[in-house]
Amino acid sequence: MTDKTYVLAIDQGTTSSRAILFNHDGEIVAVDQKEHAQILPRAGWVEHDALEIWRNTRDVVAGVLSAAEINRHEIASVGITNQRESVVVWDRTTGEPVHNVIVWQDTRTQRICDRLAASAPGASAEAPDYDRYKDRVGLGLATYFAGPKVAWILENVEGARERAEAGDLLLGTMDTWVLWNMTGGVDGGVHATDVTNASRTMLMNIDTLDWNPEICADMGIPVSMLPEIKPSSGVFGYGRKNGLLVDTPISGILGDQQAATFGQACFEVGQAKNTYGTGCFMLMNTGTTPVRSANGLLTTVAYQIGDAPAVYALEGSIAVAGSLVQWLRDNLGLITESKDVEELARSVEDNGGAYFVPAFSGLFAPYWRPDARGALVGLTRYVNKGHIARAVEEATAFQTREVLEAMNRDAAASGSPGATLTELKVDGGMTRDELLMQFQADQVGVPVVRPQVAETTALGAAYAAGIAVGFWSGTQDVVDNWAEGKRWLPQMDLDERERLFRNWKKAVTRTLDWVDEDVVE
Ligand SMILES: Nc1ncnc2c1ncn2[C@@H]1O[C@H](COP(=O)(O)OP(=O)(O)O)[C@@H](O)[C@H]1O
Ligand SMILES: O=P(O)(O)OC[C@H](O)CO
Repeated sequence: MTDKTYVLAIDQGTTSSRAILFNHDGEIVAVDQKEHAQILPRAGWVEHDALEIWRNTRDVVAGVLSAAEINRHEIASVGITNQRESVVVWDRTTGEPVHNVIVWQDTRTQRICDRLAASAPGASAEAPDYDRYKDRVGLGLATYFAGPKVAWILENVEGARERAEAGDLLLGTMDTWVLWNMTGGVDGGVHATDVTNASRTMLMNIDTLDWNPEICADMGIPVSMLPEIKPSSGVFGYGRKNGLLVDTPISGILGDQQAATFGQACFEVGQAKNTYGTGCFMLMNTGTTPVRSANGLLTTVAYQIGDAPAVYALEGSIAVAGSLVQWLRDNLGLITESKDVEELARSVEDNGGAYFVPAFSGLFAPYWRPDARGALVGLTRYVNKGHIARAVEEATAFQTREVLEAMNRDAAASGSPGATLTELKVDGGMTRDELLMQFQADQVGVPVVRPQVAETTALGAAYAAGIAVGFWSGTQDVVDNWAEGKRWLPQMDLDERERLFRNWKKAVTRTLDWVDEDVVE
């Protein structure tokens, strides 16, 4: 135990950066948040300005300290959590990015993935092997992951490959970018990442937790660009001179979905959470051995505390969830705020036969179909905007059910003790939508449980950082502080539940094989 009062979490998310101050009971004391621009240069491309993200991070740290009227002396440590897979490449001597951040949703690397799949041993363009690295890294080749995004930058930004080979460039996921800047940037910034973020690059061996030089070579990525891989909970570095957090330890880093898993206290094998944010991500703790999925899920690192063995998870990643609500708001103008979707959906009894498959970036888990594109099907003259709002909400619940069923199948096959989920812990912005949560319980057929502190992502990063410096004694504190907020029980008639799900599956088939050849470059 230290004499400090708070732990600070920085949550560098897809749409905004937040700083949240927690007390010893894991309660929120103050929050500051700032959105950054979504740069969409062409269909399928999504970028962020890394310098804007760093500016916003500094601003929200200043904002939260000012809101709480405290200074760094009261902060035991800082945890960082982040949108995963999004990656930036920058010059180590100037700190200038050579290109915007390429965001996890961006699909420009499809051709690079196709090329790597076609050149796998024994494969060809006609018989590509998208799983060529799966045994080593736990992931199939997909535009989602960071490695191919770095390959794209090195292949497309003039002079980048030469500068990378000369050792002048560094790469990092957003945790690494924030950490490097917070710890001094060009003046000795720490270039490191944690095992959870590294497990999303396709470049880290999932068993040894080391970078894999052969895969780096296949993608043309010099190993000199890579950050050091460290445990999630442990000291990474200290706040830079002249910064507001000078000398404050930065002692926790977790990718945001892993942080939510930690904050939801999923420390036992078989425990799982589902986070409903921009996308939707379900992670199930599978213990200290990685479990390979036969059902379209990812094998990923859940967390590693100090020198203890890493704990793994199976993950079902859904690319579009809350962002479909935003699309309804921003692209169709059917609502003015995200929260209005619930009222609009409640204006009708049911979906009126409409199903919305939001395959905006292709379909992620459990399908992994880059050739899919979004579809709104089942339309008749009867369908109105209320039905469309319902179809938007139901899309997230149906996708979650598909992922959960895949997870149960994988867990059962692995002989894991928690083979079938008996309840689903949920969090994230979209869980404020009670209609969705009820429909979710109806679809998965088990209780859906939301904790009192819904900011589990930031909380998880705070816990990882606090445990490393003795502010909390260990994961039991996380378990003790976790408290149930609200529970939804399945109510729907079984036949109706299955009828809806069958229609959803049919709707999914209508989105496949849409893109013959993705337009890139
Ligand atoms: N009351 C609500 N009903 C439905 N969706 C909501 C509601 N509030 C927020 N959302 C959606 O949740 C997402 C924001 O959740 P959040 O957890 O902050 O996401 P992220 O961390 O991905 O930025 C947005 O996409 C938004 O559209
Ligand atoms: O920023 P979020 O909450 O949408 O999370 C993004 C995920 O980490 C992408 O894998």
